[in-house]
Amino acid sequence: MNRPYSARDHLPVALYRAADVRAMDQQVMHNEGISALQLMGRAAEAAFACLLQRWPEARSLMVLAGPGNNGGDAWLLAGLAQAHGLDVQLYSLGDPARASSEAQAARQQTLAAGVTAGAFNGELAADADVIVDGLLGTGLQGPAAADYARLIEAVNAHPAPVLALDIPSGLQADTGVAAGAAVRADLTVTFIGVKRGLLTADGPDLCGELAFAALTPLALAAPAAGERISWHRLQRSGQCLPARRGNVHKGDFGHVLLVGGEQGFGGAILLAAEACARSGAGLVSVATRPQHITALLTRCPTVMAHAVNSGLELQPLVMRADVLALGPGLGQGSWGELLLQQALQADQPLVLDADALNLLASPAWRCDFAGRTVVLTPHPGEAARLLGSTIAAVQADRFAAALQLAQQYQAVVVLKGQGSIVAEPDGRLAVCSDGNPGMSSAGMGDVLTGIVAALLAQGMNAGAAARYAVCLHAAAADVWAGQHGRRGMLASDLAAVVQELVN
Ligand SMILES: NC(=O)C1=CN([C@@H]2O[C@H](COP(=O)(O)OP(=O)(O)OC[C@H]3O[C@@H](n4cnc5c(N)ncnc54)[C@H](O)[C@@H]3O)[C@@H](O)[C@H]2O)[C@H](O)CC1
Ligand SMILES: [K+]
Repeated sequence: MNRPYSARDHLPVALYRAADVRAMDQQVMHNEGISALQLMGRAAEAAFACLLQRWPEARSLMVLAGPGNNGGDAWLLAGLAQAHGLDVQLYSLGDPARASSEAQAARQQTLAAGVTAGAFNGELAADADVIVDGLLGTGLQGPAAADYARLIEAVNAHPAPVLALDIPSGLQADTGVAAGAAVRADLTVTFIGVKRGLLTADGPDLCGELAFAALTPLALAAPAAGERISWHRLQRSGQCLPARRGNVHKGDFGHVLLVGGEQGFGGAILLAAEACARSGAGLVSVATRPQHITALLTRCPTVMAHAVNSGLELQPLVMRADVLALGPGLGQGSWGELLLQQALQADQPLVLDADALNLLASPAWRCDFAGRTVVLTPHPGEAARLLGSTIAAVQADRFAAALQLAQQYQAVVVLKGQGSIVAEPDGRLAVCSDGNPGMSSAGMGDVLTGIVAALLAQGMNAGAAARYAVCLHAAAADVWAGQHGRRGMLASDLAAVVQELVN
């Protein structure tokens, strides 16, 4: 089953930092012998075309122009719209005298074309079919200043839909964080290169639909700061599970041992076991507390369930497994510690999640996994504990946090959350553009753990297994949300969809 495109599958794969896009701006101007004003004109034309395509009935625009080149784009778009017969109201903010020469030229050119500009006095005119946000782009430094924040709040309170030029104003391009007020756009048209922050943290919510305009036919050589991954892209690029041949044996698809399910947390290990089996692992064993065995076997009869009470009892099970996965409902008590200790002493590929990560975070467990195939799957809270930091610091730069963890533990790290990030010790970064807020419900992480383990058991390396699992998990959630809605989506809904997608 090939799930149809997700909303961002039309976007390029390469993701950039704002500074690299600015360098590419210069490269385009040099390669094509054009001025910044001309390049801004291309941006304005591209954005205006997207506006007319998305809102063909639009007759009146409210254009907000900041003092920089983002504002320059807005001024030129205002001129285009007026020439196209639309009514245009333009509010400019910031000191034009401090604007770049090209932004000033854009402003002069548009004023000369008869567009009138007003200053924002706290109220926005009520009648506008679309608002164009050209206040702040890649030049944003820190939270939007107070006068910008007031205007941004007024935009967000206005009934008209919003088209953001390049970046929703107030959103930090490299991290996807809105440190202060930020425009909530319905459509964002980003230019030259996709800024990586648009796909993670606050980016997806604030961008709305995301369109990309290259503004140049030339290939641009700039160091990418990450790659966009998605289920559809993995399928198209052949990074998927090999088709199942006839003469195979269940042992060919690996034996996973899942460990967890402390007293009262049986559901977590059950979710992981079902997802693992549904993702194609050949054999799934579960080591858990005795009281969960019945429920486990009822839900997943093919799973081999073992009651274990000590690391010693776990050892023979570890010996028989190809891949170990610990964490779902493991608890942080002595039972969990003994089992984690046993797993750390082994050398099979290993997935650590939830309480296994919380235990690993304490100084007594300090270790790294150099030379071993290991995938850690923290949410921001677990990542903060592992880094000895705070959730706010992790979320302030998710890329840096994921990369720091990957290098600290010499393991592949999946930093979960909106726009999950897969980081590898060699610096490779990927951001998943699938998924939806319905995934922020209990047990979703347990399902991901089971999927990662199953893919390792089927022969994928840690990076490929992590990228594939993240996209498969998110795509299953998108399929479910498309059929049943996001609210009330349960982790247990996903296993069956996962199985459909992997076939
Ligand atoms: N470079 C090019 O040829 C092209 C650029 N494009 C557009 O230009 C912007 C980047 O323009 P830049 O002038 O560098 O920055 P901004 O317009 O984003 O804003 C700078 C402007 O804003 C002020 N400012 C910065 N931080 C804050 C803040 N926290 N609060 C208030 N004001 C702030 C700063 O002082 C400057 O005056 C890019 O995004 C594109 O939209 C073209 O699209 C392509 C060619
Ligand atoms: K903007």
